[in-house]
Amino acid sequence: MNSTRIPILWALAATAVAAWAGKVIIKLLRRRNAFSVPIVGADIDDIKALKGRYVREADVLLREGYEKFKDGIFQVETPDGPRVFLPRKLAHELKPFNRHEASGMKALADRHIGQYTTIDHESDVMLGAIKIDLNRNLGNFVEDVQYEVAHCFETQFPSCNEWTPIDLHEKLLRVVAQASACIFVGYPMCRNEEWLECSTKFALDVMIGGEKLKQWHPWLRPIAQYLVPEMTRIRGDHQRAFELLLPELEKRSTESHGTGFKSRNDMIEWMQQRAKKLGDKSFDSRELAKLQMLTATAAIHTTRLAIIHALYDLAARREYIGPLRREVLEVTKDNTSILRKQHLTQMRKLDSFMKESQRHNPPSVATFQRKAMIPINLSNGFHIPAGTIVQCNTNILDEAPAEWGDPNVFDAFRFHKLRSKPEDSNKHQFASTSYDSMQFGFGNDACPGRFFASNQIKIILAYILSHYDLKFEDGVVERPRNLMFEVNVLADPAVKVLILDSDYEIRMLTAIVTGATGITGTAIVKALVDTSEYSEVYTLSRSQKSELHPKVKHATLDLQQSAGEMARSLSHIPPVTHIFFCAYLAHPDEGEAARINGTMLSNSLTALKETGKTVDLQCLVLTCGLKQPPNFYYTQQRILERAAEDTVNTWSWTVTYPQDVVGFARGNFMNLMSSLGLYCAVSREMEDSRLVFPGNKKNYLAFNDWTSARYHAEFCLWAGTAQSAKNQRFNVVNGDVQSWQDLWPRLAKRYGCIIPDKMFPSPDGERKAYPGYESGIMKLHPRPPVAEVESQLGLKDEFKQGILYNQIDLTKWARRPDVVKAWESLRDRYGLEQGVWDNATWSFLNFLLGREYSCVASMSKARKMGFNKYADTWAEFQHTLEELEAAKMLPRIAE
Ligand code: HEM
Repeated sequence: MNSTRIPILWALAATAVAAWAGKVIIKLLRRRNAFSVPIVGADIDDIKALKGRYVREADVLLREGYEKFKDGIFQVETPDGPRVFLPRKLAHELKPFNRHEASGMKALADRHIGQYTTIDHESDVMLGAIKIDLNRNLGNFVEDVQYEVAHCFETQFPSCNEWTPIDLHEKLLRVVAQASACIFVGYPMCRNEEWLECSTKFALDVMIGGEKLKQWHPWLRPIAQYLVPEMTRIRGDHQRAFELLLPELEKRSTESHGTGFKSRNDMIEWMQQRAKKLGDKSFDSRELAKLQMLTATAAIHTTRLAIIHALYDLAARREYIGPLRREVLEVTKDNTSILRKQHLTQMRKLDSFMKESQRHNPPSVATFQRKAMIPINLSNGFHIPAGTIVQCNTNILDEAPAEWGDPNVFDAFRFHKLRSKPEDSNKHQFASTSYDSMQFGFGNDACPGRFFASNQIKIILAYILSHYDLKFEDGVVERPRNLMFEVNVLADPAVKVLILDSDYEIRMLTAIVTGATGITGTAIVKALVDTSEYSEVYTLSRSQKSELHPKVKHATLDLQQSAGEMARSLSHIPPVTHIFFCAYLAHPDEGEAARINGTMLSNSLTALKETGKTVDLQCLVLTCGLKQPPNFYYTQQRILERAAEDTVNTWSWTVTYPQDVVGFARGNFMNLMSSLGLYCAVSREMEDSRLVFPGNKKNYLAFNDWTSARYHAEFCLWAGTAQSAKNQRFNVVNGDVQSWQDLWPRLAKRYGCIIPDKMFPSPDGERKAYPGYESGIMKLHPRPPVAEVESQLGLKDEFKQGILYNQIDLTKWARRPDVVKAWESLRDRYGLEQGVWDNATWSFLNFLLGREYSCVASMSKARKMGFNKYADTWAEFQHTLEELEAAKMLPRIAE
């Protein structure tokens, strides 16, 4: 036998024996560590597979554990041995223990073998600097951070004139690192490339190095640490951090002895001062460098990840971009877009969005972990020996309180809504921790950097929202699934997000259209779909049209249900910027029509509001239906004889109407009745502040009775987007425009409201205000239609003013040949005097304007001429008003 073979064989044999012995020891160790609680996946014998599952899908395993054992304790096989998971409720029992009895930091250090990766370093200097100094100074840094963020985007991001893929992971690492460094080490260190690299790589070296070293048996780790490149780099990182920091510290030291010394008020200074205060003799420049590395490790990657998750959620639900962007612009509008500390608290929707994003994508599914430093006995008899790490199963969404609504859906403004109760206005914030919100941990050792993180994230997201549009690369249709590494939740880095420079314009309007299958609704949906400003249109109706445009999403909704029933059908619809209410029911009894329609409107507004659809509402457009009763009602009911009979004396059968008007209801007041009902209902909603419009300036209401579907739709679009709608608190665009078209030329003159050139002077004498649409404008009399009942309704002063926009220039219109012809035909056929119609319309207008009206004469004249119904209508009209006045219950009848 060759003599060299003998040692090889011996070596092989020795290795085999060592491997066997290792296995036995590991088994013994595992047995020693095993706990007398059930094991999740105990039915699977393959321990290796179980450990693999823990690494790749701890979330699924913990969910299984929850479903199987609910409030019980269970354990999971992990590559580090069995781990005990407590139900969330036991967090209450661990909460009172202080950090020397149950330590979160020690648990984290153990997990990343901190004795080697250097993170097993609990420092009162660092904790004090974060918990006390950083948090105390948070408000002072908003502008500095914002400035640094802007600098970073300007220098690190490409110009994106077209959709450009961005590596969010890489870019945001830089942004967060630089923005944090401006508080941790101040300027100019925060822009020092080497410092930034060192402070960001250190955390990765710790994590990756720790994992690699864990592959080695604990006994071999003291030696193996020199074989793992990241472990070598960790030592290098510390040295480099120290070298980079030294000149800065020396500069500061020199300055502090000179005249005109100015405090830097940053983490370096706070740590130095704390060390002095605590009399910490071991604190020197090396220790400071180490603590800076540790702080950066705790801060940067966690914050970056939260932003990436939020951006993934935003790219997956782009309908939220508009609302959030508008909020940013709204809070900063008086301040040339510069964020101040109060703005961060004012951005409640953004805060809510961040919290909801974090609820679905927490940093870890077990955020409350503690290493027992002393033996601890739990109330259920479970004994935690000293040295054991326990953690809570903190991400079971179903455990959310009932008032949070459906816990499994992504409801971006869930917390915004919850905060709308005055008593809860300071609760449910991104940085709040509670038993129901443990994403930042729980108790005394909950993340002390969360307030800082909240500010950083808001500033960065606000910057992105006001400068970019974003979306996923083609083919990614929904939010990408997160990746798991053990209990840590990671955003999939393979997914590309594309960004596009936004021109600061508020784009992407979204709309809900009720009654979308009706004539008006269909026309409006079509017009919205064709308008590039609108990105999504949600149609609500009892039935669905067969062909839908990709922009259109349908929800089956019966508007005659109660608000509560409707709310259930609305859950999947996001908040919208516009609501076009086009669902009306005709009824031969006008009072009934007013009540039904008022109730439908009121109930659906309540449902929309209570499900959060109105939190971003810019505009509510009420379109008062087409032909209302009685003839339209009968036509709809296919009682055509009755319809014919009812309309025999009206214009509809006799006059060729201009444009595509196909009929005309008997009395001009018919739609007015509905309008009034709706007006009252909405006024009440506004009065009760139940209908929330943002910014308090965009309350807007348009009534229109235009009887042509096409123009109706165009009008409504105009009403929703007109500049006037953006500036006015309350507009009335009324109303029976058809009758305006049918007015006599002299009415326009007599009314004296058309002074376009004076109102909107332009060099060529043409009106410029709203080309193509209305061309007359007048300020309403301070007594609008509901003047008579306004006190009973409790109408607020700001809603008493209004502007009446006319879609047509009456004078021009009256001169049109088709109108003149229509009038002549009517006059010849019925021998009508101009005065009858004139006075009738005049009285309507007078009423609208709240002026004294003297319609009696014209009523009697009308009656004399056989227009009895007309007078009845008037009586009914007054009667209904009285009812409205008395009832005040108008919108609630159906409930
Ligand atoms: C979105 C960003 C952040 C997330 C998600 C996050 C999350 C957490 C979590 C879950 C804990 C454990 C708490 C517990 O066990 O009760 C923690 C602890 C900690 N975090 Fe954060 N953190 C973030 C940002 C920061 C920042 C910016 C800093 C520093 C400025 C920081 C410093 C710390 C420290 C020092 C601890 C240990 C506290 C202790 O044991 O007393 N964190 N963090």
